[in-house]
Amino acid sequence: MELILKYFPNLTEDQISKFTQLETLYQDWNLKINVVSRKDIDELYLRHVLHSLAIAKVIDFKPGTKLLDVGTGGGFPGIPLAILFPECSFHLVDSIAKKLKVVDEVVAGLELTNVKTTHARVEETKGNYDFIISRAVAAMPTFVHWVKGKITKKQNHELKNGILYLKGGDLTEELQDYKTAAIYNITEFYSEEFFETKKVVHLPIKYKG
Ligand SMILES: C[S@@+](CC[C@H](N)C(=O)[O-])C[C@H]1O[C@@H](n2cnc3c(N)ncnc32)[C@H](O)[C@@H]1O
Repeated sequence: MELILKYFPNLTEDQISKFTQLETLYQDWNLKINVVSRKDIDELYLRHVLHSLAIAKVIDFKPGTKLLDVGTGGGFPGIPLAILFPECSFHLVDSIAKKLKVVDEVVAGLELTNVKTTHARVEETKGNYDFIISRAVAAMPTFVHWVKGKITKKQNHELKNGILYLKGGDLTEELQDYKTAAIYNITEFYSEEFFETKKVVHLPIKYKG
């Protein structure tokens, strides 16, 4: 929890309580349904919570913002961001039911009223969102194909609605068709070695490609 407060020092008591409870909830559920690897559960705050929250260092979502987390798995990046932005709404989608079972239990345990989940392939869902968030689901061209019809055309002020994707490694080739993509090294925000190769890609809706 200290790790989260190091980078997000202005959390409310309620947010601190939810981030604290998160660890116990995941540890308990992970014993029953393995959604997070053993190593990752031991470093939940670093590898999952803080990593997910890097998106918040790129965009400070305004109240009322609608977000879709594609391929949320055990709830990342959606759950940590839903705690940080209680006035935004989050739709978490995954094609594997047992992972969403854990997410549903965590959402209920934390009383996160701003989160809903759907068990489906994202291509089969309908809806419009200001931002699509994701980590480790598909290469960018496939991902864009899946979600571009779901991003609301109305620009959210200066925030540049679009995709916010947590990615690692060299993205030059993968992003060559997306000239408007902004790539942020997470080491700009956090000093932990774990983030050395990790990035947030912001692809606004008005991209070419
Ligand atoms: C490597 S896991 C990442 C999970 C989570 N985002 C994280 O970073 O911890 C990829 C997830 O994407 C889901 N997924 C892959 N393709 C999908 C699709 N077309 N629609 C919905 N979920 C999908 C898988 O079921 C899996 O849970």
